[in-house]
Amino acid sequence: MSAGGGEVILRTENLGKRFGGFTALKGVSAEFRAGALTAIIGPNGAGKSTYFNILSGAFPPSEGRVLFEGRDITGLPQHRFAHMGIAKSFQITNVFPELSALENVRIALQARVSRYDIWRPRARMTGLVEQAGEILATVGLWARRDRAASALAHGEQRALEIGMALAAQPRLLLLDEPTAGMSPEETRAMMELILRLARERTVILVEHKMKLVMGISDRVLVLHHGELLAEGTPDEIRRDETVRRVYLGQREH
Ligand SMILES: Nc1ncnc2c1ncn2[C@@H]1O[C@H](COP(=O)(O)OP(=O)(O)OP(=O)(O)O)[C@@H](O)[C@H]1O
Repeated sequence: MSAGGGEVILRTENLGKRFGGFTALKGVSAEFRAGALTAIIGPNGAGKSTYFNILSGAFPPSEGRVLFEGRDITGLPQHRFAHMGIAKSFQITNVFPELSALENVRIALQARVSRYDIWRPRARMTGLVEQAGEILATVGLWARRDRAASALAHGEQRALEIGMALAAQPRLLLLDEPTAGMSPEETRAMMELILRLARERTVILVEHKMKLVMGISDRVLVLHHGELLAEGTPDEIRRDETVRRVYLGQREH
């Protein structure tokens, strides 16, 4: 686990989101530290996805601001996020199912460089294959590099999507329910991967299952009814009476 005591890399100020007359998010002010692994948790309908979607630029807030490395990025178009160093998984639509794991990551890398130099010499392309291999090793898919993305197991596909997000060399990696639909073994492998990734970059993840993130996170944010209910270390959150009350009566996660 990283120390989690770095500079503030991302900050939200009084963030709110309304869908028609319904308030999904209200007055959420929070700071995310560089190098830390921060989990956003909360019961069903707490506003986690809404918050995540604003952080990742999927849609703008109704009010408030998002600051990344001190810059106001509120409402910027999503493609600008990757350039600034923010990547999110899972963008499943970016995966080419019939292409191999290696080719998928190579294409993600190419998309990053070709914008600047579409006539890149072949030798440089070889470099991309090497880099793609390194990324696959990082996400635990080196042995599966030649397998078509569609032939990978569910957990492996999600690891591939993370690999593709890493191609942009993000300083901030955003993960939305990374273990959704996974078996216990796949979940364990994904948690280990997230921990490894968090050693080298800032990671923010949204997770429905509270127990899962308590063991790996540096900081935890708890949302409830669209508001920030609590923020702290996993230990502080575990001891927090209000959080306990909110989760009380819910099925154990
Ligand atoms: N596009 C939308 N239009 C209308 N209401 C929405 C929309 N998106 C979300 N909501 C509502 O906003 C509230 C918060 O939803 P959100 O998906 O952010 O919660 P969540 O914490 O991610 O929940 P879950 O754990 O179930 O995914 C919910 O009541 C939801 O019905």
